Amino acid sequence: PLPDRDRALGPSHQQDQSVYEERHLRYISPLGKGNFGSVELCRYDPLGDNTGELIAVKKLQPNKQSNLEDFQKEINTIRSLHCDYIVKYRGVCYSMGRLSMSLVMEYLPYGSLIGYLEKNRQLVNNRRMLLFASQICKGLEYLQSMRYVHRDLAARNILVASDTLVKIADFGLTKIIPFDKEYYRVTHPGESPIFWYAPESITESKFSHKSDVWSFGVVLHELFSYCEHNCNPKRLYMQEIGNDMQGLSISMHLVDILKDNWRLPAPPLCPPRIHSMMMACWGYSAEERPTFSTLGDQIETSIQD
Ligand SMILES: N#CCCn1cc(-c2nc(Nc3ccc(C4CCNCC4)cc3)nc3c2CCN3)cn1
Repeated sequence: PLPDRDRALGPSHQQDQSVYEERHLRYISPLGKGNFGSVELCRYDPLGDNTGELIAVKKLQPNKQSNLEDFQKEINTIRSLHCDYIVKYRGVCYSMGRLSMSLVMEYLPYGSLIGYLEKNRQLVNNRRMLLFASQICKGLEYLQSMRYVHRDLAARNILVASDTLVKIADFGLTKIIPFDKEYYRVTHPGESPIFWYAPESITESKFSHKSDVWSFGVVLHELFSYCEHNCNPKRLYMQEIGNDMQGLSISMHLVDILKDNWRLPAPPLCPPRIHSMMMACWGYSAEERPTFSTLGDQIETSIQD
């Protein structure tokens, strides 16, 4: 536990806090579910006078098959990331006795992009959408520079810090590309978000920066669909695949229609340039897809116009 002199530190030191004592954590409300755990809003209130900071605390789901090792990898990943467009690590909280630990992160008051767009649809015009897209793209460019592949890019994992700032979150599935390879092969696909996956991720469990580019294209589709429920990717794909699930699994049907060059339809009122960017991200073979820096430039150009 922190020595007494550290307890009354000013706000600046609080930011550098890296070990949070469970006894000063005040649970407030649930925020959501991520990979391997649930996230709660807490106030860290060592002075006990409700002046402490609000934080987002991700607890390891003890009953889930996920283990402490995966959680520790997620913590190490987010701790190593320093980027304005990636949710910030604050520290860890060890729960004595229960041998478990929690990940403490900055609290983003507006929640996930899905809820935000549904609630603030009239507030968000194309320019604002393009600003969010360019921020996500910059966050992904940074991740790529650190040789990380996110593997779970989706609007549900993009959080809104303010009306003009979004951040990438949930690094539970993130992997580091080995230095001598271009991709990461997953052994345990687990519960895969296949409707955000590139074809090679579905058929060969191969993940690379280019598979993150494919998923970024699906996030663009969600953005410009305002995350409307009746045009979410899973619903649109399932409509196309049809409900005749004869034999072949859903993922094989999905890969078949992608091979036949079927793609998610342009969202209503989506600017043609953005639709062509999505289509580029959805090149069947990985090398056809653009890089995040090319996408970033194209988005910047669209914002200037
Ligand atoms: N990503 C991912 C999947 C896991 N996950 C992460 C968070 C998370 N949420 C927030 N903030 C947050 C969340 C929801 C609301 C409301 C929305 C309306 N309804 C009531 C709740 C408000 C603010 N801040 C965070 C995090 C992680 C780091 N900082 C939530 N789920």
